[in-house]
Amino acid sequence: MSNPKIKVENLSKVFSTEEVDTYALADVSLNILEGDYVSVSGPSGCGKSTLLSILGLLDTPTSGQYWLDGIDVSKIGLSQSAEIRCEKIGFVFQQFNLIDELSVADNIALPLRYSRKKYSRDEILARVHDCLGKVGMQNRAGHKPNQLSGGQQQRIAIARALVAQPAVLLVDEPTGNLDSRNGDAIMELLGQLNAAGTTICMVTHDPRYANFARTQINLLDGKIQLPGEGAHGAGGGLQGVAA
Ligand SMILES: Nc1ncnc2c1ncn2[C@@H]1O[C@H](COP(=O)(O)OP(=O)(O)OP(=O)(O)O)[C@@H](O)[C@H]1O
Repeated sequence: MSNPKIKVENLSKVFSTEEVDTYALADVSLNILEGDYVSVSGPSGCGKSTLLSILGLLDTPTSGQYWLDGIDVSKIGLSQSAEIRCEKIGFVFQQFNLIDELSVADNIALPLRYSRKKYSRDEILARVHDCLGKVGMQNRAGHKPNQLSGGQQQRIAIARALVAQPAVLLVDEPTGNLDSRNGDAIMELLGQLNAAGTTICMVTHDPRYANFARTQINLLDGKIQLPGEGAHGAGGGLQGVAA
């Protein structure tokens, strides 16, 4: 582990209405180093999805700074952020979001076909094959997603997230649609991918799965809880009445 793949400083996100400002994130600073595996946990509403959306360039912070793979992405425009997102971020969601009309191989190839970089047919085939191998699904390339189990579909979604060789894999409740046996298998797979060098940041509400990560972050009321801090130690009261 060496370079920060993700570095955020004093990140805040405020959702404002006429009546109230909600601090979904308040002064969050963190580094995710190359090769790290970070879990983000905490109670419902603590800011986990907001943090992952900002890290994934799907949303922008209200204030603070964010460097993704060394690039200052705090103040970039929408089109540049879409480009950087495609190149640097692999997403895995609770829903597998596969396209039923396409084969497994074509689903995995999608990020390469939509990339601004031009990939040759041979390179796409090689990368798809490599990613199928990484998730143990080499013998399913020609299947359609609806011919696969939920656990297998999540493996394909992970392969698709890896195919553009992103700087970071952002994973949101990857076991949410799976029974515990398949959920455990997906967690094993993420552990193997990390051992092979993939940098992972995963949101999970399940403490058992948070334990798979090397670094565990707990959020409470939009703030990172330091080790030993109790429910009252992280400075609650984050809902302020707008002026
Ligand atoms: N678009 C929005 N407008 C207003 N408030 C929002 C919006 N999105 C999130 N919030 C608020 O920000 C806070 C953090 O929400 P977030 O969805 O990040 O929490 P979470 O930890 O992911 O919750 P869960 O585990 O239930 O998914 C919550 O208080 C939520 O109500």
